[in-house]
Amino acid sequence: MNILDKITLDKRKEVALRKSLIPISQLEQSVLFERQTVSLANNLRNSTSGIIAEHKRRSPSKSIINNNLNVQDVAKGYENAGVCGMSVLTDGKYFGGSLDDLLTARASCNLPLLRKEFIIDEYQLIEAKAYGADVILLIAAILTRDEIKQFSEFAKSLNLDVLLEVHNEEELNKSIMPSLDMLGVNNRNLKTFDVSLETSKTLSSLIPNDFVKVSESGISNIEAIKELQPYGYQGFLIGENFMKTDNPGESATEFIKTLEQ
Ligand SMILES: O=P(O)(O)OC[C@@H](O)[C@@H](O)c1c[nH]c2ccccc12
Repeated sequence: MNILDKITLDKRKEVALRKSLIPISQLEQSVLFERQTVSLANNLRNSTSGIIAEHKRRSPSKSIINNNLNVQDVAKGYENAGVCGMSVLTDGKYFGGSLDDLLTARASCNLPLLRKEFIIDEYQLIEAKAYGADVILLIAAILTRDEIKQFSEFAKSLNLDVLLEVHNEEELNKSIMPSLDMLGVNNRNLKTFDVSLETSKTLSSLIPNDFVKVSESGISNIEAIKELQPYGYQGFLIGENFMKTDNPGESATEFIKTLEQ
């Protein structure tokens, strides 16, 4: 079994448990359910840098990235840096994140927040909304076309933006549909952890122009962004490069300053 299969299997158990503990009706009572969401896709369209900065404590590929930060500081730092949005890992077992991290980020900044999660059930979209997300991630590698359609349409009904993540042509072909806002190409193969920016370059021409193109993972310098921009990418999802430093907000500030020079 590859790591993605393992994560998904655990996620199904976790979601079943959560569902039995907290009914949807209770989630819907969150004041955040009434909050006006902010569109990450719009922010990216109107930005020259297009940075989406991630909060990530650890990952199965890198183990610990940074355990000494608090979400408040990271969120405020990213906002001050002028990023277009923040991604918050909410998976606990493999990434050391939580829904509480999302809630704390929500309380600390006004950026559009992406719930970075392995979504396999509509219930998780209601959670995302209740904990202050503006955007959800759908990973094509773990979903059927019917599920992508069902989840993305449901997300839109909650006023959430949808970022659909692919890693190859087959995943891309099965996923294209009008209920998506952003198409993300993950440069990291989630089954093997191999990283290559070539993945973004190869797939770019196959993504219709009505979607905002986002390149994800393994972006560690300005050169990578300059390399990807000519391929039509307007969004760049960066985690480790900022999170491995003592002050991710400051790192993002420097990064964006240099990028926009
Ligand atoms: O830390 P990096 O290499 O900059 O990557 C960030 C982000 O792209 C990565 O965390 C990610 C992309 N897709 C995912 C799906 C699940 C978990 C994590 C991810």
